[in-house]
Amino acid sequence: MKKEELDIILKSTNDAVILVNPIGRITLFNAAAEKITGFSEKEVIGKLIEEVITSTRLTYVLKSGEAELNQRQLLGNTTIITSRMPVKDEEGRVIAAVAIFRDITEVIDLTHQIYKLKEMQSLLEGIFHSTQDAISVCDEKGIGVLINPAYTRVTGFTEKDILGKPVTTDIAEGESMHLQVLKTKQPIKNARLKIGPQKKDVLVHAAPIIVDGELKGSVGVLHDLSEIKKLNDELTTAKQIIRKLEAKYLFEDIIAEDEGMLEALQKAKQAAVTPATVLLRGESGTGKELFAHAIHNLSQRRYNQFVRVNCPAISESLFESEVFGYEEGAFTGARKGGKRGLFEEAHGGTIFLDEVTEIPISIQAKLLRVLQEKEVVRVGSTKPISIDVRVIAATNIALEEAVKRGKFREDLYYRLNVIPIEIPPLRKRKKDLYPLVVHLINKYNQEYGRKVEDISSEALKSLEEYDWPGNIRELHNYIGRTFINMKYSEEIIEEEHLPKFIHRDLNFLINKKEYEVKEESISLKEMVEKVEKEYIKEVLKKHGGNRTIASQELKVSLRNLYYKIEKYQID
Ligand SMILES: Nc1ncnc2c1ncn2[C@@H]1O[C@H](COP(=O)(O)OP(=O)(O)OP(=O)(O)O)[C@@H](O)[C@H]1O
Repeated sequence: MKKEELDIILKSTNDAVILVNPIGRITLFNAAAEKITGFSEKEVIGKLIEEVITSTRLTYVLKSGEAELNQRQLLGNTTIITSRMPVKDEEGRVIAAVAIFRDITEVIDLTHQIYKLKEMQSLLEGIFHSTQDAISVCDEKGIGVLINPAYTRVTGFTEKDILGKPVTTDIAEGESMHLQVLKTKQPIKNARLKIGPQKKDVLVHAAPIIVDGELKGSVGVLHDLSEIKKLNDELTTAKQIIRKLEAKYLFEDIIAEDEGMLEALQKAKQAAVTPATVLLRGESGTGKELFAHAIHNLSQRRYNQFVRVNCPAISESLFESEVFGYEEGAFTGARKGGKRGLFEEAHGGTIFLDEVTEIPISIQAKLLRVLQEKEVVRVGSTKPISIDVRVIAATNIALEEAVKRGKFREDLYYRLNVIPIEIPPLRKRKKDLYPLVVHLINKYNQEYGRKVEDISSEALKSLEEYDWPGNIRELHNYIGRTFINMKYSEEIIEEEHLPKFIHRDLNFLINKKEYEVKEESISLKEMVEKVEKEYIKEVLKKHGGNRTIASQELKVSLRNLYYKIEKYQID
């Protein structure tokens, strides 16, 4: 090797090289040695090696003639890895020694960086392979270099079809976004293309890959529009189902043959298409909620919310904040950010105020204001919020009576009584009894997998003789209990299957062992509460859980009954 060639190697290598003559004077000191030691070549040439590097063992190599390879050593603050070798003449005499070393921290740094890069590569590969978005990458010449499994799923093209081929290969209709990106070096968003043999509709984002300012290629992400459409359709269906769950009945679901009932239906249908407030009047279980659903579902508001407010179920202290909402910090325990009230929830739709007479008198003025001004003011706020809500109210007691007793504001009564619809009780529409029984037979057949076909005329006559204070709801429960009395093979409801109309009595309590006087003492209050709980449970059971009828039978206010149910934790 010529001296010039050797010089070039020594200058350009990252390894430090120091050469000493037989007496230990430095004869060669390359650029890398300058960098690691901090000395310049000029300063050290001709000097003894010990004067420059105190800890060197190069003089020992000169003496021993033996090499020391890959030794770790501290040079100032730098850890180096060094090899020292003797240079011998043909007769084996040591004529020089050379030390070759490098900064080990650089090696560690490099290893660490390689590790980090590998980690990043695995992470990116993981994302690339698992994402549902189709990704394709091309080089700077517009040749495909990378696709992921989602790309194959969406387009139908495999690596064989794409890699090494021009990026236009996959396009059925439209221009290649990759080529545009390569031309302009600018990203593109939301371009529509048709891809693959099936001309799949896709949405494309593409961006240039630039490394150290140099264009290296383009990466494209494709979203399958048919999938987005499918998800959208599913969402719409789900919304429709939810709406149906909220207001599931239509006028077609209301069974009616009786003239009074048909008249009520006609009036409700006419009212449905207007924005007017409707007041549904009728005893408990006559179908007021059914009417409210049907009115909502025939109105222009049918695609918006139907919100039922079960007025007696909301305690007086919570009523205002539940119905009108509240601002953050309105009271202790108020939710952060406040809360929308039920009126706001119903915006654009219908609010159904069930058992409207149970609205606490203290709240009625505020409700009146909401109905008049069409705006709500949340608790703890002064800012009115406009609302567009159709109101349907229902009552099972004569509102006029409640007004007379001072329980209901007269002005609110007039506000609600715009279109009153009277739903007759079942005892006054016996004509409906048979079609209702047939409807319920079909319903229970489906629910219990039975094959009951009809009711005998004698059995029907018995039902007609009864007054049905709980109306259709009571009939509903009654037919359910009738089914239990029938053998699986029996197809006609006969008189013998009909359950006794329950008498209110206390036998069920007296027979219970629990009420016997026992050894341990129990206070009268505790015993009275026990009996009270049992009796309430029994009456509720009798009326299929209907609290309104149960409260009438128990002769307590509905609100009081709600309180006791809560107190005794009755399901
Ligand atoms: N005409 C009808 N046709 C079919 N089912 C009916 C009819 N009327 C009522 N029902 C059924 O009877 C039950 C009670 O009806 P709904 O809850 O609408 O009565 P309500 O008058 O609102 O009672 P409450 O005043 O106790 O709230 C429901 O299961 C309903 O589906």
